[in-house]
Amino acid sequence: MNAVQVVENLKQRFPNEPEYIQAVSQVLGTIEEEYNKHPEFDKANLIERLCIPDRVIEFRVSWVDDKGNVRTNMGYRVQHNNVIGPYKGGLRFHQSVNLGILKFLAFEQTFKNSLTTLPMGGAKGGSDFSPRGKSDAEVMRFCQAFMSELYRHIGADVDVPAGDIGVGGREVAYMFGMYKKLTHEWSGILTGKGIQFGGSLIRPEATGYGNVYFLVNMLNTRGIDIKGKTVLVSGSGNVAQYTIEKCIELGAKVVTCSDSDGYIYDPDGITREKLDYIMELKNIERGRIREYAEKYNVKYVEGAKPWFEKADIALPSATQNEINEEAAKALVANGVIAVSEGANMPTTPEAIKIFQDAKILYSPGKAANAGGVAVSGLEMSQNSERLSWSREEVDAKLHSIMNNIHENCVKYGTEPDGYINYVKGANIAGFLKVAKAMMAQGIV
Ligand SMILES: NC(=O)C1=CN([C@@H]2O[C@H](COP(=O)(O)OP(=O)(O)OC[C@H]3O[C@@H](n4cnc5c(N)ncnc54)[C@H](O)[C@@H]3O)[C@@H](O)[C@H]2O)C=CC1
Ligand SMILES: O=C(O)CCC(=O)C(=O)O
Repeated sequence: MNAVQVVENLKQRFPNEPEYIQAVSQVLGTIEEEYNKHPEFDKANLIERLCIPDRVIEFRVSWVDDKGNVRTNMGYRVQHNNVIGPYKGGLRFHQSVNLGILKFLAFEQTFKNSLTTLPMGGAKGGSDFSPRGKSDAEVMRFCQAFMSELYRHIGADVDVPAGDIGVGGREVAYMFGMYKKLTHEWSGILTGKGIQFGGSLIRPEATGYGNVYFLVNMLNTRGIDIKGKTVLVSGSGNVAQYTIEKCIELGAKVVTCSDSDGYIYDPDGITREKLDYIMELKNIERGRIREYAEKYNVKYVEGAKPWFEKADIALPSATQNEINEEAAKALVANGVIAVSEGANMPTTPEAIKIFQDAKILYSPGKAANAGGVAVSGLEMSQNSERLSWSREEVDAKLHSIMNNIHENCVKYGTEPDGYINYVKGANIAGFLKVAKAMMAQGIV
């Protein structure tokens, strides 16, 4: 396999999907050497079969807004690869959603899910519908309309969606209700469900907590304690909130968080009480982060990202490509020691190179944020056995999965000078399991 050639070929076949090409290119660049140790892979053209999704489902979603206008959005499900288990991955509702973005997310999900050690394939879906500014009734009607098409393509042993940007407990519940109505059966076809109807304890917390567990593992490799460290977080949604919660619990000081309008900088750190306010503001009032700055009289920077503030650790938890080369240079110049990705692909390739050249601890999302989908996998297990596990039980399993992913990154990513290349480690470990399963299952 020649990674550059494969990527060039994909670029020509899918010219308008830059994020997909970026994600593929990042993985192929790091697995090329390992892949070429297995001539049987090339003979089976494994790489093209692994990069191109098994199936893409695209549909129109029609719904009625509160004023009686009939609206349309696009709906998608990218079923990327199911060799190691049913398709699994979130749904994103955001105006920026397009096929290329979902293809990148589904591709990444395949490797991430493989790393969790649980039997889950990779998928992603969503819509260019944005819940922002919509009433609960509009969100409900949209979710019902979306599910009225998606339900034919999913199933507890087929494809199990969950949340992502713009899809939280409210949206999952509306979609679940509609699935039940359409099929006349209760089935664990979504994860991130409410605790009263088959959801798992710790699923809301899992991505943020998991990222901090992974970060602590990385810091341990250099004998550094998270306690007392200053942390930059971006985003203020699900992942950001529970990242902040775990950082506070472990004695770190989080000084920023953000939304798509701007960021706040709180030099005293976000306390438990202030985090409760953020949760209320974002999850219930559905307000803007600017209101935090007004309430606590701290700095708010409109239209900017937090990466130019001084800190020890950065935990991007908003969206893709939110740390560019300039931001990475500023982070390194300000003495950052670790960057761990809560979001999917938040760091551009140029920025990754800057972190790696500076030899700072840097972990890609497919390793660091795998805790969310891992606990989704545990939710599926609990649904199958008709049981619910305690908070402590799920948290202990999450912790152990994150430790295991870290160990695998060290195993496959340690370079001759001792530097751990977590990108390489995660990609090779995730890839090998999927590749071996594909080889075993023949050309299908
Ligand atoms: N929810 C989960 O379990 C998992 C989420 N992720 C990733 O974590 C990231 C955040 O997801 P969630 O917290 O679930 O979503 P969310 O919808 O709860 O929060 C998203 C946050 O990012 C901000 N944001 C979104 N688009 C932005 C943009 N273009 N510029 C600046 N800020 C923007 C929003 O204002 C919000 O604060 C995404 O990259 C998602 O793919 C990864 C693994 C699991
Ligand atoms: O919990 C899940 O199935 C999906 C999580 C997700 O979308 C992700 O890991 O990016």
